[in-house]
Amino acid sequence: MLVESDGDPAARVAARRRPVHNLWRLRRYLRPYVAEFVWLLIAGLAGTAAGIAVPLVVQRVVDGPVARHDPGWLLQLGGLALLLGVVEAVLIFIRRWVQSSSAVGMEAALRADVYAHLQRLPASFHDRWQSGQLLSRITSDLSVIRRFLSFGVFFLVLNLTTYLVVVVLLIRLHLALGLLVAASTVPLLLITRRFARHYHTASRRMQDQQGDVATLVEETAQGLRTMKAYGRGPELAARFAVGARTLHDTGVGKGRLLANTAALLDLVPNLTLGVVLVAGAAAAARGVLSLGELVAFVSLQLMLIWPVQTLGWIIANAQEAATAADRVQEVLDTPPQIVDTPGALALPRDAVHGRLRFERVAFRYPGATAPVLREIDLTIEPGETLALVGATGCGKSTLLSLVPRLHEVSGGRITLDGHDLRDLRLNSLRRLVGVAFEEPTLFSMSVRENLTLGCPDASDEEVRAALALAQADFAYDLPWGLNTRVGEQGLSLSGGQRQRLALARTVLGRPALLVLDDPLSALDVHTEALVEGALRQVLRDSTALLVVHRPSTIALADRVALLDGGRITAIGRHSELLATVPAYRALLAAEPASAGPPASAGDIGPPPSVAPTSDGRGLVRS
Ligand SMILES: Nc1ncnc2c1ncn2[C@@H]1O[C@H](COP(=O)(O)OP(=O)(O)OP(=O)(O)O)[C@@H](O)[C@H]1O
Repeated sequence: MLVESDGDPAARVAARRRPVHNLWRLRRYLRPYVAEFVWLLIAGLAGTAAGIAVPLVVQRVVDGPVARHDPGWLLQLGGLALLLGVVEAVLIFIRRWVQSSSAVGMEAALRADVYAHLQRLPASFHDRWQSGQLLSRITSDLSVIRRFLSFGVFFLVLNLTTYLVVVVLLIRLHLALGLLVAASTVPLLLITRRFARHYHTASRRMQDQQGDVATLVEETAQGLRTMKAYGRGPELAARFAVGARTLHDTGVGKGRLLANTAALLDLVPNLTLGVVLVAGAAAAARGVLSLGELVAFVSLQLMLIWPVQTLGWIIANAQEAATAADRVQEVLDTPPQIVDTPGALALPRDAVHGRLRFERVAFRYPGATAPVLREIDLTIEPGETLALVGATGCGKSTLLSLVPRLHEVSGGRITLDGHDLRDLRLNSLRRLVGVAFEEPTLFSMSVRENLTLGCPDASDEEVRAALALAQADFAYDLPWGLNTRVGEQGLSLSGGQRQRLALARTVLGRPALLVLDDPLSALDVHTEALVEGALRQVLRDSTALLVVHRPSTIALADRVALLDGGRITAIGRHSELLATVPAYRALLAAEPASAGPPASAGDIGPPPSVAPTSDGRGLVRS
């Protein structure tokens, strides 16, 4: 069942599902370490056995050499007790040494899988999920799971075994007192059951709130400039304080729950110990129990205090791990919807002509009531450049995102040279399509790595050509040239520089199809003219779909399509639309640069005489 939680509390309620089952599902990450785990357990159990043997040796010492005032065996028994102590210490050391490496290995493998899965999930998933929630799942939740799978499970097995063995030994030493100790398990079970129930709810709440705080921090870090510019620091600080306070309160509540339970778990064995001491002393006085047996009984019983005390911690750890597993599985269980179909094709670049066709394409965002795009019929011929214009929010970027299949069409189909895009391999399609988004994202890596993101094998010459084409030669003048590491989102560069680098990245490898979202928006007039000239060259070789806002950029296009109300309402040459489509004229008139209509595209072609055609090639008016 697909359950999604995007940080919205209502969604989280739905997402609370089968935490223990989800934890169990992670057992495969333990598989490579099974042998190690078995050895660990053997070392742990042997260490515990050595520990348990000490009181039994002491019993022999008290009832033998001490009771009989005969030091004959004292040295041997004392030496044996000492040896057992040393063996126990060595085994504990070996266990801890082995434990740390396997634990980290498991966490790393799980983290790699979650990360890889996040990469496969579609844009719509990332639209809905808060990044802080994902961040907390891949960091703190995985650490919690690691702690449990490595330490929690181990101590659970070790402590339960110790408890059972010691109780059996106690019953064998003295039936009535032993049964009394065994009976004290009942209140322990009741206490732990109640604790587990309450702690589970608190853990889930706290882990979700950690995600909320991570989201707040991430948003603040990303929007630092805007926030400072608007003087919104205090408001955001107050919002953060509320989130942090809520997290703090949940943490305190959780801590108190654990403290109360730990106190009760302490009380039960200590009360039992008191009763045993009194009843045992009376039994020893009556001669029913030897002094050595009483000492051994009490020493063994003392060995139960640690496993019982740690029970609260282990259950808390198990609950946290179970909720963490639940949260991680929410991500892992989300199927990547945009995947290769069986038998998907890989088209070689040279075999692609670049005829892009939208056939009655419709698109609706998941969860939205109305479609953003409907009945889009559009054909872009090989080598042609089509500009998409429309009012803000009408769906231009959405339409572009359908080409590299960042979103999947909800109806109709898009074809490239007659192949439905869904029949092409995703990596092949994405190599054929060069995309530049409105917001040029650069990653925290070198300029070269940023440039070759989609084309890792690009040669220095190809990189140089792409940079020249995008008028981005400034990259060579950066302090370490192309090896200069640009900050997160390229913050150390200007908007125009980032846009030009993003453009160079897009044209690198000469993609068959170019999909550009307002490629000249962040450029000054001088650079715009240079980039426009360069773009004109690139566009000559590729089929291109451009979103443009400014009439000056429309000059790059052979034809223009007007998107209105989710439909293509007019398509044709700029001059034709300008002369015949009032909505187009009005739209351009609203643009700041509309005073001077472009010379090239605007002045070409006759007035509207082109009749509408079914394939969208002619002039279509609504
Ligand atoms: N991830 C999303 N989930 C849900 N709705 C979205 C999402 N992205 C965009 N929308 C909605 O889809 C509509 C079209 O958005 P889109 O970004 O495609 O418009 P646009 O024409 O490119 O706008 P602009 O010119 O301002 O860039 C808008 O109403 C927007 O609110």
